[in-house]
Amino acid sequence: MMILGWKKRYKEILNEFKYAEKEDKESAIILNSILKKTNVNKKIINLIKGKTVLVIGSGPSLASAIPKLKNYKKIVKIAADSSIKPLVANGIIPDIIVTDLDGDVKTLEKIGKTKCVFVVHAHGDNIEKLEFVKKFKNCIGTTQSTPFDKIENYGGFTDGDRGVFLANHFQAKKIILMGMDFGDQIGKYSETKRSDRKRKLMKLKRGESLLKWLSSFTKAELFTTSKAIEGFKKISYKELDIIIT
Ligand SMILES: Nc1ncnc2c1ncn2[C@@H]1O[C@H](COP(=O)(O)OP(=O)(O)OP(=O)(O)O)[C@@H](O)[C@H]1O
Ligand SMILES: Nc1nc2c(c(=O)[nH]1)N=C(CO)CN2
Ligand SMILES: [Mg+2]
Repeated sequence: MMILGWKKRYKEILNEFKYAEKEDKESAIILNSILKKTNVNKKIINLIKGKTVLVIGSGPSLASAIPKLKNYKKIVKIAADSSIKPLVANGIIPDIIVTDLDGDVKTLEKIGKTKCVFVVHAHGDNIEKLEFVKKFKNCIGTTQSTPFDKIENYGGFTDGDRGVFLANHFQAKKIILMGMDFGDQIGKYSETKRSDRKRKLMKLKRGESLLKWLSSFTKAELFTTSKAIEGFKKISYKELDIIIT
């Protein structure tokens, strides 16, 4: 089942970025054919339902978030794509990774067979990367088009905001953003080529607006330690310590 109102937003994304829905669908069909039937959904429910979860992105505040994250060993961490390289390098293994497979391949390979759950997004521009999911022990697939068979659509666009939509879908009690500084500065850990910067900023804008939309209907309490974002309560790291303990 798709989140109410997603179709309209997806059409806007197709128009803005000139993506072809047909290609998104083709990609999802390929991912579906590679994935095995699993009980990974149950694992995600156990990790998220009724819990406080952190969603970690690659914005500028990721650098200051890393020392804090080292202390939060038991809190569920949902990490977006390119944030996993600095996280893993600092000994922080996320519980869930949301990726369209354009992050650091070596890091993905390193933790592919751990208990980490991979939520892999198939879209028209990553078809040639989908084979990589064979390296993951725990993996589910998503699409931004219509879900079917093993392929889900929880809503969201960029890896980071899809992490928040995932946490909403699986009924997290509290969702706290770290390194999610939507705005006009691309974080240094984000693997964005110079030539892709303009498009990346457009993607971040779209991600931010989707999170504002989510804040209008989610039952989860929303917080951010990153740059202020409408609908999320801005908290300091000190306040985060209190919320988490
Ligand atoms: N200022 C920021 N710079 C970079 N990433 C940010 C920023 N603020 C939030 N994020 C989140 O961090 C996530 C991870 O960054 P990453 O560069 O891996 O993006 P991505 O979604 O994989 O983008 P794409 O696949 O289009 O290149 C983004 O999806 C985004 O939601
Ligand atoms: N077709 C298509 N869809 C996407 C793309 C992309 O590059 N192409 N990038 C995304 C996250 O950054 C999410 N969705
Ligand atoms: Mg990505």
